[in-house]
Amino acid sequence: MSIVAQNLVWGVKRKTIVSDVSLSVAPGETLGLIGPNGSGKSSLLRLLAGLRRPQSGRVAFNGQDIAKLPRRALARQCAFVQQSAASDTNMSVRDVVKLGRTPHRSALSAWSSADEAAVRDALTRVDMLGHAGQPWMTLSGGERQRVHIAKALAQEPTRMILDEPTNHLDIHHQIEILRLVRALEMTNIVALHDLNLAAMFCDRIVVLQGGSVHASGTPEEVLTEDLLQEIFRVRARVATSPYHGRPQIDFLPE
Ligand SMILES: Nc1ncnc2c1ncn2[C@@H]1O[C@H](COP(=O)(O)OP(=O)(O)OP(=O)(O)O)[C@@H](O)[C@H]1O
Repeated sequence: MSIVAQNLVWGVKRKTIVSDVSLSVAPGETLGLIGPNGSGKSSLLRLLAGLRRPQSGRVAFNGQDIAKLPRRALARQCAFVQQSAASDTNMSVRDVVKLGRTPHRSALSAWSSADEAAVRDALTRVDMLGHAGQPWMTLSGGERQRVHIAKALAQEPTRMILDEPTNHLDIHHQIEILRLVRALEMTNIVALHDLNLAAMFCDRIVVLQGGSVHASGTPEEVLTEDLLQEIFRVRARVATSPYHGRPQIDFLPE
């Protein structure tokens, strides 16, 4: 269930957007990806999920180059939850989540009780079972986000790559979703803007700046006052939380 990226490069025209990025995520680990707006997080996540081919470098799942994996096999191994993904206007919540089962089913196979159980379980985990029959279009932003996470869970992958999954969520659901992601026996890469949540829920953190890895390590190693000043241009104080033992960041007024 490992994810290893070696020397990934991607860009458009003459602009390099992901510049020689290498990282590795051990089985069961949750890696946080942080960095300022435009630092290349979403672009990198798309390469890691196999949705985009790098210009050079490679991504391997358990040592296997994902460029050589058929799309269905890739989808069984890795679910991607993208920022504000859209779904077909006429679909119900249940139908959106059912799409997550596609990589497990052949064109002719009937909808099985295992498929039904996976969809129900996924909706329950994100607290959306009560909305199963509702048209997707009528959901609030946070509810849509949770349904897209349910779709990824219904896919029953061994890896999840999530691009700002807590965007739009109230604080209760932000914490619930990250707790859920962390508790899953999966290998996860999650882009986050909230540094305190990254500190609480990630085993390790990679900091991107200008498309390159600026730092990586445990939250304690990475989230230093100097780094916050240099990369995020904020003055902050970092202490160890007496409640969860992870770094706790206080941002200072100017
Ligand atoms: N297809 C594209 N064509 C041109 N420029 C692009 C393309 N995709 C991304 N970029 C540029 O690459 C840079 C990185 O974008 P990306 O979305 O990966 O950043 P990000 O770190 O996810 O940003 P944010 O935190 O704002 O979501 C940005 O400057 C963006 O404008």
